[in-house]
Amino acid sequence: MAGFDGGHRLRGWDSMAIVTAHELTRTFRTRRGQEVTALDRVTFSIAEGETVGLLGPNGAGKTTLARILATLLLPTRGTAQVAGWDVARQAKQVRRAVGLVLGGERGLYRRLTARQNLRYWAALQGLRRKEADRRTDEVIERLGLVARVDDRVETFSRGMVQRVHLARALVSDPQVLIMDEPTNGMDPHARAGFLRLVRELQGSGVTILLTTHDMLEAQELCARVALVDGGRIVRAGATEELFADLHAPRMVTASGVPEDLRSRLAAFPGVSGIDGTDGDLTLRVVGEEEANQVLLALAGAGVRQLAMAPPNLADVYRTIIADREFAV
Ligand SMILES: Nc1ncnc2c1ncn2[C@@H]1O[C@H](COP(=O)(O)OP(=O)(O)OP(=O)(O)O)[C@@H](O)[C@H]1O
Repeated sequence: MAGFDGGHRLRGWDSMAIVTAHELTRTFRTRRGQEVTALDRVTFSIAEGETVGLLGPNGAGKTTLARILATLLLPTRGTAQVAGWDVARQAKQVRRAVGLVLGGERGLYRRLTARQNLRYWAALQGLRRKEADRRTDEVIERLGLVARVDDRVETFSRGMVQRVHLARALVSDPQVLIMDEPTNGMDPHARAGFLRLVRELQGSGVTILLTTHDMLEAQELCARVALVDGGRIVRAGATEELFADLHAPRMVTASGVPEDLRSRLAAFPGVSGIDGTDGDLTLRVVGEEEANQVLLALAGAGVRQLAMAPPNLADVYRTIIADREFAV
């Protein structure tokens, strides 16, 4: 199993890990000469084929970590490897293994067409002309860019720009995709389309590290998340584990519940609250199995209008990351 710990020791190391970081630290010196620790002894590993979400407030260190893994930035201390290559000493090999997807305008030439951007990138990645053309055509097709591929990127909507970003990352057929807020600023349709593409990629076995502020997106795509704050991983694990550890409830809603069943349900394991009147109930239930038992009891009593909402990663986030809305 790949694993994270609170920050210092390497835990759960195994040969299946495709991304590893050990005590990874990055400091910056500001113009005023102050030292800022953007990443502070971060240790983790990601197993091949996994999608891991990196969550945390502004300035937590997510982009710094993404940039180090993509070799755009050197660590100050500590080490990281991608596909067995060291990000500091074997940057060239790491670059071949990694595709970086940024949000917004960063990293694309707006005056060039999508195809020109992709070919240029393929050449930078060291692909031969024929191979570059073949891969470019392949990703254009795969990402639904055919109709606009010879238009300049500056004429594209945000959603299209993000597709070009993804296409660019995929041209070299990377083992690991690092996505830094890839859906930032996209409208709901563009976002849904983009996430569909990411899910297809997951099906093809690529490993993904995703930074995002969108908890629904993280919940939808990532079986495992790491919460970062002040340059440290403050909590990490499978989302289901976090829900269980933090007693995050599932919400079961039901209509037409007989009164006697309501009082019986109140005593069910995991049931932490029941709201509603006249048989229209909302039950908070902690634990997947416990919620299933509640559903079974309701269905067994002939209740047909039933629904269950999973726990919410946003609640987990708010529990772990302190509110600093008014912090200066
Ligand atoms: N080039 C730099 N020079 C000085 N400080 C920097 C530099 N890059 C990042 N930092 C600082 O490092 C810290 C971490 O920044 P980083 O961009 O990694 O955070 P983030 O989690 O990606 O934030 P956001 O969610 O806003 O993108 C911040 O305090 C930031 O100001």
